[in-house]
Amino acid sequence: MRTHTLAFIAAAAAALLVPLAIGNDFHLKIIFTAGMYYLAAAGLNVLVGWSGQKSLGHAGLFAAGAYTAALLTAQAGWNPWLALVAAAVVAGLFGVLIALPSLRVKGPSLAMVTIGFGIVVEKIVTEWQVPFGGQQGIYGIVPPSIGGRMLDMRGWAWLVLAFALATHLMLRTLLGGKYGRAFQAVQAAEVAAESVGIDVYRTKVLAFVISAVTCGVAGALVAQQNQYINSDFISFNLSIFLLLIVLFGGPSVMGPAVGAIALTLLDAFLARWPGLQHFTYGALLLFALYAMPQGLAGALQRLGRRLWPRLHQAQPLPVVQGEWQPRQAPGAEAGGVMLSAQGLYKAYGGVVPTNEVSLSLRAGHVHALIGPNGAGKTTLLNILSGIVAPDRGSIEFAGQGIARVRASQICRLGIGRTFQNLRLFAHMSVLDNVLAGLHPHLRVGFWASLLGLPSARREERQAREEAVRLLQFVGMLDRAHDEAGSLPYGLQRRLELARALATQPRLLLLDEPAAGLNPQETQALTELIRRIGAKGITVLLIEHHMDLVMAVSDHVVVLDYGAKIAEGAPAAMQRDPKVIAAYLGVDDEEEDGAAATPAPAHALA
Ligand SMILES: Nc1ncnc2c1ncn2[C@@H]1O[C@H](COP(=O)(O)OP(=O)(O)OP(=O)(O)O)[C@@H](O)[C@H]1O
Repeated sequence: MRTHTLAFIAAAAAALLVPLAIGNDFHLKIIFTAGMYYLAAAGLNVLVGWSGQKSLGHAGLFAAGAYTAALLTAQAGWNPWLALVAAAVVAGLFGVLIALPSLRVKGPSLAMVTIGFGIVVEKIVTEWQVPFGGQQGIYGIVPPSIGGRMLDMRGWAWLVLAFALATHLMLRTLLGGKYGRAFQAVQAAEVAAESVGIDVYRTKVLAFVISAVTCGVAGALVAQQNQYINSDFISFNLSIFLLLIVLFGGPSVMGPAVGAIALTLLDAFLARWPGLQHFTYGALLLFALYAMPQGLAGALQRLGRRLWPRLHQAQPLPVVQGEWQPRQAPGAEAGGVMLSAQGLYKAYGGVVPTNEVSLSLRAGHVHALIGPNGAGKTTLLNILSGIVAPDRGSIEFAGQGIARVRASQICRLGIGRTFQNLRLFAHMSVLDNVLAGLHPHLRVGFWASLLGLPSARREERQAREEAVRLLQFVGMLDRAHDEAGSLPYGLQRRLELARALATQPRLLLLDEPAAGLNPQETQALTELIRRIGAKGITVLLIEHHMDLVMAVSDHVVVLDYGAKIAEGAPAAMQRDPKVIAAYLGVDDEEEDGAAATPAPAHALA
């Protein structure tokens, strides 16, 4: 049995037994408060710890839940359980609202926007007599009852613990699958996430909504338990405190639980010395950020791993039969035109890295894109993969115009890519990086993943098998559980290639795959590209290593100053005077001379 399962059973047993053993309402209230903080922080952790979106305005979402439950029960006469559901829905809608700025701004700017949201909500509920009751707040909130009986403090402790355990189980399942990997990928490298078919916008919105729903439910429970709510509950301090729980607990699934328990106990302890509270929280925040980047839960996990290494072994890899095979049909008959670009143009101010470029890529061929530094090769690749939108021109791929289609959508259509400057999901394992590449082919939906339905478990099992096959294909299976960022450079490059292959591309774009590799690694890469080509995958690679270009490519396109200056068979390109002139920096007048005495082939190397 895995450690987490054991820990969960122990926590569930404690959750049942502890309120039984406690007769004192004050202590039961502490349990209620810890459970409520856990609920709010568990969703916030998905947003902050997993997706990397900082929010300092979650008190506003707490308020959305609390006031919805308050207004619906005290003024509209709703059933309290239904009001609780409505609170989750309304908070979720507010989550969508505050997610919108995250699609445009990041980091500190996003934090400022969320602070603004929190303050606006606080002001509204303080100032508006109707319907929020101004500073007096709302009385007469109806709490839920079970079997016609009102809950006493022990009942509330049990109720909130039941919510907390259910939330924990669901989030654990969700974060262990494709959604968890998508959140982490967005945090690690948004452009790379898009390039493997993850819709960054939707992923961010989902993270905001999850955090809003759990925060809203926490707010509603507080309002119903107190049977009263006013703006004192909705202060900026609450937003800070929730963030502190997440940062102090750490980003693991257990983090918010550890953080909520530790900080609720500390809060209760420090209640006698209110002056000390803020000072202590500030110090704790600094301590957590500097000394425990993985939070208290991370530190405890490290300790557990050292004390009981056998309990912390990674899930064994599935045993698979057969070699990895591409799933996608070629998309065009071998030798037929797979991608056709016409008149592509892109300018950055006065710099024109893509100047009226047209090109055709043939199915099943390996194409090379060469040219001197700054010729516009990467920009062209970015345009073809949807990372950069051209100012004008058209691209047709598999019968569809893709010139202004988003990168994630282009990936789903069958174009995969790697990056010149590596963009791995550095803190994820090698296996998870490849699984992230499989994202566009995992069909299971949000609810099936959240509830851990058999369809989700089956698909995850199949995805792991596919990832193992792919790691075998690129010769990295022995590294499956290593952190991607800890691999030697050559293996990181190969992992990026494996991640791109996982998206099942019909066309694979490789941006300088041999950059930084030693001769042995370059030789191994040459071999790998040949094997990829032999599987019928069309390749377009940018490369400065001419030996590699000559060894693998069927067709070479040459760019200089953003324009296509030549294309043809590799050997012909090596002899082409215009190409030689571009590489040697020969100006127009000298070009004729260069044509008379072609440079030797190695001049392009
Ligand atoms: N986002 C941008 N903003 C401004 N200029 C840019 C941008 N992207 C590329 N450029 C400019 O466009 C030109 C072509 O860049 P690009 O990276 O496409 O060339 P490259 O052929 O891939 O070069 P290298 O071989 O050095 O990687 C360069 O002068 C570069 O500075």
